[in-house]
Amino acid sequence: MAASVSLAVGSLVWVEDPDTAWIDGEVVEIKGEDIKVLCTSGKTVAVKASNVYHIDTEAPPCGVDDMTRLSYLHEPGVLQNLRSRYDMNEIYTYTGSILIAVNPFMRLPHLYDIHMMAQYKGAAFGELSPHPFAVADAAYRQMIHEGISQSILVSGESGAGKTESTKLLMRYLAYMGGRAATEGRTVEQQVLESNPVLEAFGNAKTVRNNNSSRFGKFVEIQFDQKGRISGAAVRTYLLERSRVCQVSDPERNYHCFYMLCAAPPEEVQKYKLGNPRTFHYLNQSNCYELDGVDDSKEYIDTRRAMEIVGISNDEQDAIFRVVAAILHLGNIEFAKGKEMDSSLPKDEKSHFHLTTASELLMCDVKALEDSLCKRVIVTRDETITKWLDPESAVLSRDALAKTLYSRLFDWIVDKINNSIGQDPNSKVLIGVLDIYGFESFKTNSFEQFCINLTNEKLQQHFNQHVFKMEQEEYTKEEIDWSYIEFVDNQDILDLIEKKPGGIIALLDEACMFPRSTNETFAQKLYQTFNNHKRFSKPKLARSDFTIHHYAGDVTYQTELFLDKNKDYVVAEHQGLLNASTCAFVASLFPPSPEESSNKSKFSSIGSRFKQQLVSLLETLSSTEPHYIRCVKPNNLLKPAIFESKNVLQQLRCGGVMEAIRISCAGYPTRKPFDEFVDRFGILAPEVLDGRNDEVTACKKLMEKVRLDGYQIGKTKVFLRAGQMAELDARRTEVLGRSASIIQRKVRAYLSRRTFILIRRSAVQMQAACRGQLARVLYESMRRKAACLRIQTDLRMYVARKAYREICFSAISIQAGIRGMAAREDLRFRRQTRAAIIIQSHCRRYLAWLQYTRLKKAAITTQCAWRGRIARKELRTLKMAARETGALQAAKNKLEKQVEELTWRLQLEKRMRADLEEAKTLEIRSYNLLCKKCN
Ligand SMILES: Nc1ncnc2c1ncn2[C@@H]1O[C@H](COP(=O)(O)OP(=O)(O)OP(=O)(O)O)[C@@H](O)[C@H]1O
Repeated sequence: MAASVSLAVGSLVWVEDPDTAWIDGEVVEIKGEDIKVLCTSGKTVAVKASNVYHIDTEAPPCGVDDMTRLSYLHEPGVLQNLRSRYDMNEIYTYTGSILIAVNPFMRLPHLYDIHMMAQYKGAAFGELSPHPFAVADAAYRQMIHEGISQSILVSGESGAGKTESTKLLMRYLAYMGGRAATEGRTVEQQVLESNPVLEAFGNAKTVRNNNSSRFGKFVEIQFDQKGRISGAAVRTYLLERSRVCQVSDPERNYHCFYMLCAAPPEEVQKYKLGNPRTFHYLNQSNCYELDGVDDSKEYIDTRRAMEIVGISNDEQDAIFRVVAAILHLGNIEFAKGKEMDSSLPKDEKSHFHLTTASELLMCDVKALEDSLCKRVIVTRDETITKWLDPESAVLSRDALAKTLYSRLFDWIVDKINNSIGQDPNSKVLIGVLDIYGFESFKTNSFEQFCINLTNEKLQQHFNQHVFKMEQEEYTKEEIDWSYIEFVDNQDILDLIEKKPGGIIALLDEACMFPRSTNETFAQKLYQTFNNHKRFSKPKLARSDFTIHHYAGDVTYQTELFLDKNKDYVVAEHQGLLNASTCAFVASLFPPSPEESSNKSKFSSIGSRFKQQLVSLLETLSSTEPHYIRCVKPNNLLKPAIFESKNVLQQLRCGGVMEAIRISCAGYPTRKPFDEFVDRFGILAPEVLDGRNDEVTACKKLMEKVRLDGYQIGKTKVFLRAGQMAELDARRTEVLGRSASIIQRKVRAYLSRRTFILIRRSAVQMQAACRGQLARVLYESMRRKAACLRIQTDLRMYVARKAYREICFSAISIQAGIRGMAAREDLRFRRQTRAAIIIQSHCRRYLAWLQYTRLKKAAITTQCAWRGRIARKELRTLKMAARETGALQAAKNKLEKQVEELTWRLQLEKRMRADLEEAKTLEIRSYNLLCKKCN
């Protein structure tokens, strides 16, 4: 599938892209092997010419419905084809006889209704659009015509649509092989109704699918000689037991637990249930409800389906009692007991759940407690009772819950099988296999190991069918062919399941040896498969191992391999439930031969599963297989999102790419000589003149149509991919051309005959009629003329009368109109006058109103002004008063000063007078003295 066509600048090519797998672009530079491509994303990448692929510019925009018809058959071409079809809701595409189904993640009811089934009934494979009905129809017809059992293998990763496709196949087979219900339930009805029952107990919401089947399923539908469904059997594989006790967020436990919690109140009360959030086995995840799913309705529907598949009311009751008991078991917690390393129910709540579980399971409550908290060890000399510490008691409780659930599931499957019944006289069957696809996660445990073993087995079966059969056919037919390489995975199968020495055998050995641990098991694997090319030890890993599977490398973590592989029922659990007074519960744990010795019987899940696979493969090998590969277009589980990288990985894992390569490398179409000549003889009618045998006729025919590369075998013509389509196109062209020639000739003959007949009749009629006609014509013309005259007179009279009447009416109308107009005018004038008066009243009123308002405003304004002036005058007066006060004070002061001055003046005057007096006195004294002295 490498790029084979030479490149030029401007060529449109696909280039590998880390994000989208392949991206388209244009070659912008070529330097030998090195080229540069300008991608549509805008970036330019440098690549080797051998790593790019041509874009088929002439490919139909809506894709082709069989990929082997693609002109350029390479990965990007295949992806582009699937994507273009998916964009138009064409979710099914063939690759030869393999049907690829891309999950639409939305309901497309028109694709599956009864009219669609009617269309596919009996239609040749490939004649109508690809569809699971076409695959089922081909299987059904092949079974009827050739008497060979058929199988349809549906594969794909979780959420890819396997179960939905399986249901469609079963519906179509029930439609083809159904019979009118005479009384009660028909086999096909029971087969169809077994689906909801199995889904209720075996399906759960996971991150990858809201309704994920946690088990593999092979449904065998048996048919009688008339092609009617006469019996059926369901085989199931490897139910995921760990989910019963361990649910990670945001997943759910099995649907039946939530349905029972949502059952009608009386049922919920009967089983002492309630909100799922109160149960340990359900509340480890926060997801309780599913979008668009009503658990209470599902409960009713499941009970109805159980009834249809033949599960009686008592049995249904017992089943749901066990389901409820498991929930109660999960709520029993343990605390340390008085003895060393012993345990007992932790509190009142735990006692309540213990008692309820024992009531529901109808067993002794003390015996139940002992079976959870103690172990009896039988030695040659004595029987020792050993206590379990609280952690071991929890493990014991979970083991009991898991065993109970898986036994319950097996019982339901057996019941369905017994109730539908198998037809011992049936010679043919159609088996539909819905089994988990290849898985590779971050952490891969024992489950992934088993699932990938299944896929290796199925891949080998696919290889054998598609490739080995192909080449065997070439050899048998003695045609020239070059050996087509294909990856045979027998070595991986030997690595896993060879006995002795394979991984499963070593695991069983480790499980039986008491001192084994996961590390010792891993070490054993490293030693044994040191040089095995399909096995490797990851660097730094101490107990992981990697297997190089056909679909890619998977690294497994061995941590829980030993525990998960051990498939024994604890003797105490077995004894307890076998002694239940409920016949149903006791029947889930029938006594085993080893029980008498009270020893736990070892059995390995791996080996049992391997055996189941051997038996499945045996059945498949005795049937003619058909393949449906389901593809999940995105991990968001949303419609209209096509993640190319993701899809490509799935196509590789499903072997689709390899199948395309091999099919196209060989001769995908072959036809027996007689069929070939029958079909295409029309392309060279001269070779069918009886002188050529079939082989020569075929050769001459192919020479005439100039097709190369075909091969003539011993019984068949072998055609290269696309050659059949080309021959068919030419045949259709010739048939079309011949049909138009025949149509043209027949039409011409018929027209000519009709024409001659008509012409003859016409001539005779003309001759007979012409004379008669002429007479009749003359007479009628004469009458016509007379009539015309009368008509004219009449018309004149009528016209005159009408004119007069019109004039009169016109005058009276005019008079009427005028009177009316005058009245109208008068009324108008009156109204106008009244209006004027009203207006003048209004105006006057308005003027008065305005005047009043203005007056009021003026008064208010005046008041305001006067107030303001008064305030101003008051202020002036106050100021004047203040000034007058000051003047008065000054005057008083001055008067005081004048008074003081006057007083001082008087004082001076008095002092002067005193002084004068003193002077006079002095003089007198002097004079006296003088007199005395003298
Ligand atoms: N043909 C279809 N038309 C519409 N929806 C589909 C179709 N096929 C699948 N789906 C949707 O995809 C979901 C997953 O499909 P389904 O359960 O068949 O997957 P699966 O491959 O069986 O997964 P698992 O292995 O987990 O059981 C369905 O619940 C449904 O919603």
